[in-house]
Amino acid sequence: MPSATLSSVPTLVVQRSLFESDPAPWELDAAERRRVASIVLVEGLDKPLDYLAPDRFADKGKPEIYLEPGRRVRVPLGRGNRSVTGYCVEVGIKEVGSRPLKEVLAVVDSERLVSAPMLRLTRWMADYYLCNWGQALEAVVPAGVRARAGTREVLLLHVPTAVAARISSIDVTDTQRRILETLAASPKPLAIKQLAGRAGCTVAPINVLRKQGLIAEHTERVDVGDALEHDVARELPKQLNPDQARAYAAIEAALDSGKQRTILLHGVTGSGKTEVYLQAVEKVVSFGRQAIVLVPEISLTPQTVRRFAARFDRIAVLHSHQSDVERRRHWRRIASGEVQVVVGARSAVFSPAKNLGLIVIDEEHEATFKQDTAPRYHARTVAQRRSEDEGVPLVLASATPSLDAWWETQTGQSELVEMPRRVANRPMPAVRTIDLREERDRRGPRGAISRVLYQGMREALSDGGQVILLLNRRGFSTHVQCPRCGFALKCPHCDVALTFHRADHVALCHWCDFRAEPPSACPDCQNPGILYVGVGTQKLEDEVRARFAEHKVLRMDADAMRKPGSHDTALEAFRRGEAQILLGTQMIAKGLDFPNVTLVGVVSADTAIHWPDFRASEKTFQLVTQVAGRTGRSDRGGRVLVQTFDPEHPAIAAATRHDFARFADGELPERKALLYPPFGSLVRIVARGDARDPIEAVLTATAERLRSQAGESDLRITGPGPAPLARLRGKFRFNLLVRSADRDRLHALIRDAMGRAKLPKAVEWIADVDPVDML
Ligand SMILES: Nc1ncnc2c1ncn2[C@@H]1O[C@H](COP(=O)(O)OP(=O)(O)OP(=O)(O)O)[C@@H](O)[C@H]1O
Ligand SMILES: [Zn+2]
Repeated sequence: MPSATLSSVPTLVVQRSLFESDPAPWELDAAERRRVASIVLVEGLDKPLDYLAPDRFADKGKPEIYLEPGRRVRVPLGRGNRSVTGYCVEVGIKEVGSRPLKEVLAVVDSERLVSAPMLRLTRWMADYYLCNWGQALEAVVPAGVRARAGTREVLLLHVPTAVAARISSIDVTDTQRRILETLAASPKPLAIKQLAGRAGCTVAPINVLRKQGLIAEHTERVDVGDALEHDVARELPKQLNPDQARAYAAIEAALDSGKQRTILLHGVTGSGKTEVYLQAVEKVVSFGRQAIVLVPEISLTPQTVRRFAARFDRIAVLHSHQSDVERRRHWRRIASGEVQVVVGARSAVFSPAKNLGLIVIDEEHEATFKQDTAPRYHARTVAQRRSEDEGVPLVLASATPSLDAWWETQTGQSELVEMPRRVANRPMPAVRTIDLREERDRRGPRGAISRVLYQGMREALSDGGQVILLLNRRGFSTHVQCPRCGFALKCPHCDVALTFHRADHVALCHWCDFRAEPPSACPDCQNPGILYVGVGTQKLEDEVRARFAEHKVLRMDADAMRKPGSHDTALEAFRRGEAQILLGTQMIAKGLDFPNVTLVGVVSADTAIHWPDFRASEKTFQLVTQVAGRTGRSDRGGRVLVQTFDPEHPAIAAATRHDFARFADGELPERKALLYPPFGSLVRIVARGDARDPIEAVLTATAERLRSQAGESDLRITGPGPAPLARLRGKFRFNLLVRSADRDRLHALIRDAMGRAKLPKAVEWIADVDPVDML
């Protein structure tokens, strides 16, 4: 009887009401009706705690200390009454028993930070993502807003009324009298420096007056003002082509319906998806409502922002490379209702738009929409929930939709709109694979660029075109290895090979940043011929520079793009034709629209294919299709050359035909057989610690508990076993994969099993719901 077992477990109640338990009879006797605030602590307990809300916090006339849901408070906790911060989630008159409640100490925020819809959303997130409500609340309000970045406390002075009435008769120096007269004449309180300036004196005599009590003072928080200007030329909406018009009509119908609907805009690369949703946003704005547009962090370059700024008067931008001050400024403008469109990365899904009309997620398949620290939310899932809660449409756009979003269109949960053609009837670029197995057998001098690719580059460049080369591996070599004894240089803290970076002359761990001096001979057998094997972007750059000496080359990867703004600088230089060859990691593969690129070369299509990740094929398909889509975007045409050891691989074969449906049709049955998403929900539990045995033991016990609780349900459990990245930053890692077609039940079972486990001190663990990172 699985359901009986389930409901008997108190922690499994998914929708908890805040005041769920009726008071016990003996408490009712002494019951009294009092104002009670429910407080969710930022750290620790998940359950809201009740505190008495003193009357001084109930006065709407004192907005700075008015206690309402969505503001933070300080409350005493535990025996020692340690003062801790929490979020007020409800205030109401409530029967309190004889058990004395503690009082709220202070109201931290002078305004509401979390709106009622956001309180509901965070409560849902805590249930769905198996995290604490406090963690979810903290994710919704940017740190800069919580810390009031960009504001400062200023000391303001005024003359008390009693003093002002008799300034001429007070016994002070002439300077002091002038100070008092100046201050009394000012309609607003003044800061010390302002007053000194106006009275033409130093601060010393002012301070004397303060001491004497002839000048009164108080502090206030003020904004450090700076204006955000997007000085760009206005752009008019484009005339939509028939495919675009159809797509727009579908979104318009959803907007007009006034109901929640999810639309997947699946359009091939270069089909003009952006124009469609820009016009939909224009419509929303024309009703006086707000839109949120989420884009992957990587494409949040000034270029994207300018595109929005050219179409809308008042936009706000939110992403992780902003300072706290900037983020807070944008956030407050959104909250004030002044902003029409919010453009932002993942966390912009929490924008405090009051009158939301539409949410758009561009490149919805991108992994950056998943947060990899608690709460481990996916912006698409959260956006779906928010759009349901607020009754607004959600538009997902991609040339390579996630199978998750795709499957929802196949099961009728969302609507599919296809844009199968490029704008201006441009053909899709022809893609040809280059079989590296044949190349390897035939090749003379070794290098990363095959003869065919080299020829292709030559032709494109001599015709005045530009070339994009993709290699999704940064660094110089991928490992440092001794050909004689097989020794490979590994990170002492992680289970991975070190990557040689020539510019800094270090062997670097890409996971923990461990750095070592690269050895000149094998540390094991002293062979001086140690090799730097495998090609990273740096080695590729060397090869390209050597073989195309007369052309300018730009490299874009995490190492080359460390400085803020370097991304945009590089792309603009390439756009202006200052370089002919752009090479880099996946950051050059997506969203770029350069008409002059007539050749895309994929140096290795296989970098992700053998990853221990059930999405390895999907990621490979997406990457190759997306980068292939960067060419043929003008009348100059374009083609794609893909180097691979496995040209028949279904992901690569489908990508060479720009054929998403074919890829999905091949991949979905495999997912179904193994109950992986989108057919099953997946939770990955990762445990880590200094020793293997206790980690494994905890996961084994958890797996057993899950099995016994699951009864006859379809729960499937893989593991526990070492995680693919079995050691990271010195810690051993094990994981357990649990999946089921019944999501709510899966989450409830895991919440329960983890809640009951006795975790040894030396073991830490997390539950990753709908994981994207499987390493
Ligand atoms: N109706 C139109 N008429 C003329 N040009 C258009 C039209 N719609 C879009 N374009 C142009 O076509 C190009 C491609 O559009 P856009 O970048 O929106 O495509 P996309 O579908 O988002 O592509 P990708 O998925 O590859 O990023 C852009 O330069 C855009 O300005
Ligand atoms: Zn490491």
